[in-house]
Amino acid sequence: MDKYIIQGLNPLEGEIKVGGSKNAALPIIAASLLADSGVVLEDIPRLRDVTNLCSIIEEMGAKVKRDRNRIEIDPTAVSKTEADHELARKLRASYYILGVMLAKSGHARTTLPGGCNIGNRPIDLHLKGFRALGAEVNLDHGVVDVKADNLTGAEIYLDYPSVGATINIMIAASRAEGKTVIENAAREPEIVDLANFLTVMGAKIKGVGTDIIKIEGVDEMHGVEHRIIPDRIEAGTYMIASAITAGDVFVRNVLTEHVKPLIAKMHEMGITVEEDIAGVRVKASKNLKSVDVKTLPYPGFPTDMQSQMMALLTQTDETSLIIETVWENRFMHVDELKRMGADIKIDGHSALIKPGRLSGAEVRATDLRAGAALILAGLAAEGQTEVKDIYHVERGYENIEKRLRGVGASINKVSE
Ligand SMILES: CC(=O)N[C@H]1[C@@H](OP(=O)(O)OP(=O)(O)OC[C@H]2O[C@@H](n3ccc(=O)[nH]c3=O)[C@H](O)[C@@H]2O)O[C@H](CO)[C@@H](O)[C@@H]1O
Ligand SMILES: C=C(OP(=O)(O)O)C(=O)O
Repeated sequence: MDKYIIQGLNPLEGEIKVGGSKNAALPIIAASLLADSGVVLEDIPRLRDVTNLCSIIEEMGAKVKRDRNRIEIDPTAVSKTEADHELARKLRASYYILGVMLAKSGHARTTLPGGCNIGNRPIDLHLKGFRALGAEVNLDHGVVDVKADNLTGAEIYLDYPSVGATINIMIAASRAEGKTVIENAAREPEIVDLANFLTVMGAKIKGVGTDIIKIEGVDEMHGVEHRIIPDRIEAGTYMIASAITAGDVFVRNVLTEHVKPLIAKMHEMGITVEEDIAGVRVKASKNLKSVDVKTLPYPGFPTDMQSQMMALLTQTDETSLIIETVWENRFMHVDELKRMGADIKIDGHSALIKPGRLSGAEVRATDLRAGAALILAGLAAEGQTEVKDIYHVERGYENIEKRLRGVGASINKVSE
């Protein structure tokens, strides 16, 4: 088992380049199966989730060629409509196979997906969408089976703007007969990137980025080349790495529009954030003001930045409050941060963070962003921090230790 060893208190300086977005790359890789010829994807991050999804589609018959951050997918020989259950359990995004294969072949089957253990993660809204499009849906002993002779456009209202449900329904509807309207749709940038990709392939989609998406089904989709958008959560994590060490780091390859909620909070905290066409420069002193944060669907403050923000809020002048509204079990990093000396109290969906010095300790990444928060805390702690169970971190960050070392952090990956 690998772990990270971090020696804290080095102010970070220099430049870090952010890679392509995990949560945009995954649905786009899955949706490539809809093309009638080859697809080329650039800026695909080299992550465990990507490797597992590629293995799933290869096992279904796709030919996949990976060369660094480029992937070529030839979906013409895809014959299976079922995703390998062992692999599908390793990531959340395996459930996009449902929408894709339902649209392509009228049948799809997979086990309930994996992903971070951050709360109850039902897929009822995905299934409601498939049913509305005319599919027969069976969920039995954790295995989902969806089938339809024909998919027909429908009006679908989502009770919550779910990212995954919006994506799955948008993909299925892109090949349905007639028009589909998704109301209360999620507005995340990753959904916009997927819609742009599908549109170049031949889909007819309007309204992405708003809460009403309209899709006119088409019969054919062709192979295209597409570059994945930069990862806004990876960018935010490195922005916090600079701030938490009172550093001065230029984070390159950031669409600043996508990190506005974090930039706004950083301004409130007294951190200097200079926005540039190529990225953001984050420069901080040791005197940070406390702030309150509430996670919300985009364009609100992202839940995927909550744990990293909590690490930063341990280093302010007064008590801060975080309210987590998206996932009911996303405070698992709190006990680990406490091992490092943090003073945090949880009350239901709220966490009260009192400022104080952090000191190095042995901690465990309980999920992907929890792991990122512990690395950040380690950078600000006195002494040595060991972060274990880093396979969670590797689901979402490509070479995080190398990137942080490049700006002066003392962090090494070692095998236990
Ligand atoms: C692979 C990927 O892109 N993962 C992201 C995606 O997860 P994911 O797509 O799973 O998250 P959703 O937006 O679907 O979930 C948000 C909320 O909706 C609820 N819900 C969801 C679906 C459903 O059918 N029924 C239901 O009740 C969930 O329990 C949760 O409370 O968006 C989350 C919210 O920004 C992020 O934290 C994840 O990093
Ligand atoms: C929760 C996350 O991922 P997943 O939905 O893949 O578990 C995340 O990226 O923070």
